[in-house]
Amino acid sequence: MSSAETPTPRGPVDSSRVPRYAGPATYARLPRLDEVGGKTDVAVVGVPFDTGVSYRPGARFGGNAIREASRLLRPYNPAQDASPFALAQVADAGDIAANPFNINEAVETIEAAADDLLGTGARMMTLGGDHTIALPLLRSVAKKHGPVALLHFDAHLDTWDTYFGAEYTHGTPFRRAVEEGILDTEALSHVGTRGPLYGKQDLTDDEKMGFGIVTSADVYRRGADEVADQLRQRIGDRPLYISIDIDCLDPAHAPGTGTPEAGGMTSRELLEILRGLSSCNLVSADVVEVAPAYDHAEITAVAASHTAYELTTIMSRQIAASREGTTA
Ligand SMILES: N=C(N)NCCCC(=O)O
Ligand SMILES: [Zn+2]
Ligand SMILES: [Zn+2]
Repeated sequence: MSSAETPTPRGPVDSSRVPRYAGPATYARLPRLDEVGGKTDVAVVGVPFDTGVSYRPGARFGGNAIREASRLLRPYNPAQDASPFALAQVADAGDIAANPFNINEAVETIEAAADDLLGTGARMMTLGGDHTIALPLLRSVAKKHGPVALLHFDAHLDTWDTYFGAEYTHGTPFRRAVEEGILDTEALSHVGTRGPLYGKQDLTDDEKMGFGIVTSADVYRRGADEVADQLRQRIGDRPLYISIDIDCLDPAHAPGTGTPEAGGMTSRELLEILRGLSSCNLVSADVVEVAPAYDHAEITAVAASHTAYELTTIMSRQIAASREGTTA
């Protein structure tokens, strides 16, 4: 579609007319999907599901906490020199209703809902929920794009096998994804990894699956720019999925999460790495594991809302560039 035929995206509620704190929260005060005719370039969608957690529960409330904390986001992103909600239509698609008492059924429901959204041509910016939800999201993305590159920000590997016999949990999505052949094993990276493991074998298994690791300490020592350069080279122009467990951040920057680990990245480091990936072909992304019951002063939810903002900006830039036939 040429730019002349592209309708002007409907943006957020104008905060010079309606105070930011008024009205029900959508992500960044964007229109709901039904307010833009059921079709959007980027769909922000909540998945209030946390039956897959191994420690503190509560991430089922993460999506709405992120929406509340996103009221203060403004329309121009200077760090990426872009107005994400003007370059492309971004809308809040509401929540996927998943069965909290049956993980297998929930995983199927999430995959089917993602199929529907991606089938409309939208990219997904998903707000979790616990990390279990990354598996059905990746399945759906891979149906559309084939095996995708994965950039996984997390304190944890999430490539463990089972918990209490359960295959679908927040500690296992990426092992399942590798087993299912839905990831491009030439381009898999964890970023922000740290903390105690069950044994050294965890790392051996993870490496065999094809993952490279940039630890939290590596980010501190080498700096965000160098890390982003390295990741960009590994990813190239492959279709990319970014999954961000908010516990990649230090508990000082993200206390509101279920399995906190000391010694994490700062929110500045995370945002800077993402900005360094603005030219990547980001097909969809998630931000998961925000558990507001353990949060204070919306520290975690604000960090997550800004994280989703950078991800949305990358997608909007891509969409606008491909519409114009240029590169982002
Ligand atoms: N995905 C998150 N947040 N945590 C996974 C931790 C699993 C474990 O403690 O074995
Ligand atoms: Zn984690
Ligand atoms: Zn995780």
